[in-house]
This record gives sequence, structure tokens and C-alpha cells, in this order.
Amino acid sequence: MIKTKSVVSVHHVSKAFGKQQVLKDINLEIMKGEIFGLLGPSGAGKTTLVKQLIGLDMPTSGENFLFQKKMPSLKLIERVGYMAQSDALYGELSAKENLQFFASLYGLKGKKQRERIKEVMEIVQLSEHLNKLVSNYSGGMKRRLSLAAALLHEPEVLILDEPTVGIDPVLRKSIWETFYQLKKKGTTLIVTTHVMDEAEKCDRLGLIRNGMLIAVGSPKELKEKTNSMSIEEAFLIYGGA
Ligand SMILES: Nc1ncnc2c1ncn2[C@@H]1O[C@H](COP(=O)(O)OP(=O)(O)OP(=O)(O)O)[C@@H](O)[C@H]1O
Repeated sequence: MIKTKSVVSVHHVSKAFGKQQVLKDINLEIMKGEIFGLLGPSGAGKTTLVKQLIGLDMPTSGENFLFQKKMPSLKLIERVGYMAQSDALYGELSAKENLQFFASLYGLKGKKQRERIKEVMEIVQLSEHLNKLVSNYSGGMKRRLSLAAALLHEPEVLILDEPTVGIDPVLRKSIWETFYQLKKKGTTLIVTTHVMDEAEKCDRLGLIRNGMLIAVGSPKELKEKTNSMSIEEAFLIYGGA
């Protein structure tokens, strides 16, 4: 049964690529307005899972629901912002032109489009680089521009695949402040990470290892239940170490 305030519901989802079983019987509920972190080592299945949540990929068995509707559903795409792990930006265009392109895909036009571009560039602190070609951006700047693009249409759910990779600690802090602001407005955020201190910032975490969700809870709960001092230690204990 799907809980009434669930934004995301994952029911017995498994995924195989050929003979490789990448997700194994995942069950998960993510509630409105929470920052949910998917924490796991490289190759654990985080990207495969988040792609399914927005209908970019299909499970081999099981079902994914978004806003109580079975995925994939094209109608729901406008309510979701997705920042992929690799930046989907056009290097030969300026940041402004990139954002204009993404804004028009979401049907943002004229004054509203100009306002949103200005706002999201302020959020990611790139306003002074608006007219610069993206090919001249650093890796961290590209990540921030990708985040800006995902924010343009003020989505109700924001799915961020390793959003702060390559971003320095000062900016990382300010990006997390942005996440908290969005949460306050009721946005649901799903963030994949393998950085432990970032995991601590989430309301709840799903620990994923070898395609299995080995534990779900707040960072505090996960540490208390395993009698651990850190999330890293809790992860190792849940993983059977
Ligand atoms: N399209 C695909 N075809 C075949 N195998 C795939 C495909 N996509 C992912 N995989 C495999 O699935 C496993 C999980 O990959 P996934 O990208 O979901 O992990 P991840 O936890 O996001 O890792 P990372 O933190 O490195 O991004 C890996 O072994 C990967 O090689």
C-alpha cells in the first residue's frame, strides 16, 4: 500500500543488466519535504535506482510510484528536477543560452524565464559568469550550472545524483543551505552520495550496498541502532562487517 504522504514509493524493485543483478528487491517510501540521501559505495546501484524514480529506466520486476502514479509517466516530468551525474550541458553555448534552452523545454517564456534564470544563477553563485561559454567553465562551475538548470521550473521533487562532486567545501555549504531553503518551501530532495559528512546532513538515509537497501533511517537512528559514532561505522555494521 502507498502511504498518503509518499512522494516516492518503491515496491519490490529489482533490476538486472544481463546476468548482473544490480538492484535486489528494493522497498522504499520517501515523504514530502524530506531530504532523503542514498548512501553507498561506487557501483552499489544508486544511479540505477534514482533513474527509475523518474522513469528514465524500468525495473526488471517490481513497481515505482511518483506522486502515487505508476512510473514511467511523461505527465509527471514537469514536477521533477533531475541533475544527472554527468553534466548535460552544451559547451559551445553560454550559461545563459543553456538555461534558456532548458527553460523553454519546461515552457518558461518571456519575463518569467528571465526572472528564473536570474534567480537560479544567484542561488548557485554564478551570476557574474552568465554570458561565459560553458566550455570555459571549471568542473565545479558546470556542476553548479547543472543544479541551476534542475531548479529552473521550481520542481516539487529534486533528484540530485552526486550534486557536490568537485565543489569546494565553502560552496558545498552554501549549496546545502539552498537545499534546506527548498525543503522549507516543501520541495522533496533525493540526493545520492558516497560522502559521509554529506549523508549526515540528510533527514533520512537509505544505505545501499550490492544493490540491496540494507538500512533506512535518520542518521541519528542508524548510529544509535548500531551503537556507532559515525555513519561510516554504522554502514559497515549494517553491511555485516
Ligand atoms: N546501462 C547499464 N548496462 C549495464 N550495466 C550497468 C548499466 N548501468 C549501470 N550498470 C551497472 O550497474 C551497477 C550499478 O551502477 P550504478 O551507476 O547504479 O552505481 P552507483 O551506486 O550509482 O555508483 P557511482 O557512485 O559510482 O555512481 C554497476 O556495476 C554498473 O556497471
